Amino acid sequence: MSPQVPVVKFNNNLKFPIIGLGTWKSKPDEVYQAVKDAIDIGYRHFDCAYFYLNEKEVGIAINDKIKEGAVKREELFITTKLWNTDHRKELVVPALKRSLELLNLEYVDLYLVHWPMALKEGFGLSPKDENGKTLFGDVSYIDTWKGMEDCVKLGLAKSIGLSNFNHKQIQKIIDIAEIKPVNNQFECHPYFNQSKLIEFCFKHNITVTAFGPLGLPYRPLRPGTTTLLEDPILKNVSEKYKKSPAQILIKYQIQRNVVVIPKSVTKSRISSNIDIFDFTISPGDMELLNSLNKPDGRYILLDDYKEHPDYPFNEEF
Ligand SMILES: NC(=O)C1=CN([C@@H]2O[C@H](COP(=O)(O)OP(=O)(O)OC[C@H]3O[C@@H](n4cnc5c(N)ncnc54)[C@H](OP(=O)(O)O)[C@@H]3O)[C@@H](O)[C@H]2O)C=CC1
Ligand SMILES: O=C1CO[C@H](CO)[C@@H](O)[C@@H]1O
Repeated sequence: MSPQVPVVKFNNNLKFPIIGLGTWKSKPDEVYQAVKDAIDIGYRHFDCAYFYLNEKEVGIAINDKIKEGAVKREELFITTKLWNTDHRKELVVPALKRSLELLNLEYVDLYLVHWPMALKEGFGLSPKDENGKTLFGDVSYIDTWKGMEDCVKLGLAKSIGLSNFNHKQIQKIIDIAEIKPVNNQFECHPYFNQSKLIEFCFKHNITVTAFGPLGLPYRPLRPGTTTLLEDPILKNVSEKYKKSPAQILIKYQIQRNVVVIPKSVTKSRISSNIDIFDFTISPGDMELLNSLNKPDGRYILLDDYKEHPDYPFNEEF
């Protein structure tokens, strides 16, 4: 039976299922089956991006399931993201239309600015000079936000938000927004628990989505470290609740009222990752998980962008 997934409410009253399926690194042939399996299992929220180069296959899977009568469009919550080379205000609506065409949908539920940093337009997704240096753009994210607002006005996005913005950048958007951001998506797991940024977002009525909630286990390991999934303290908590380490990490976010988007293309994991509504982590064990936080716990650092004037990670949060 499909689990009943709780929802988080946006400041515009849209309901956001608290768990969704991530799709970064899901190969096009794998993601088609993964999305169909996820819908059968009970997922209603899918996290996509133009940058992931698999929106087309996600869209085919969604539309096949709708045609089959397994689910209705209005029961689904689809997020996608504006890539950094499309930050100029005039490019935002066309970029969303391109994603919608790939997804074969009339609207998305949430459209996010993927990063605050613009890249030079017209030279592919990762523009570089002849020495391999990333080519930055000079569009301010304030201008980009005006294009995002146009997406809502045209009915192409039900809501709009941010990703990888620090608190000062969020504040700048809040200060000029006609349509306020409803969400900020950023890296978040017990090794980098982001408590200050979460507190800031909640104070401003902005929901939070945790990416990399399993600690991005595919990343190259730093010498002398293990993956978060293999952390001995997490393993103890997992044994105590008779739930897998991944299930503990997902429930940890949900208990903080943080939306969580674990990625998997493995049916058994897609299923177990949402089988988390039959237990509660005690306040003491939530604290224990919080205590795993490390100053260098962030893994998605985007080294190539460090000299960009809008690089978000020079601020504490
Ligand atoms: N806004 C942004 O800038 C970013 C957004 N994201 C979004 O967040 C999503 C999630 O983050 P992501 O980087 O994928 O990392 P995750 O922390 O979700 O880890 C995904 C990895 O964990 C494996 N996995 C899944 N379930 C389990 C399990 N139960 N036990 C053990 N291993 C498991 C997956 O393998 P397998 O698939 O083989 O099962 C995959 O290799 C992305 O897919 C994307 O949608 C991610 C990065 C940046
Ligand atoms: O979602 C994402 C996946 O990873 C990329 C890094 O290579 C990021 O740019 C992006 O945020």
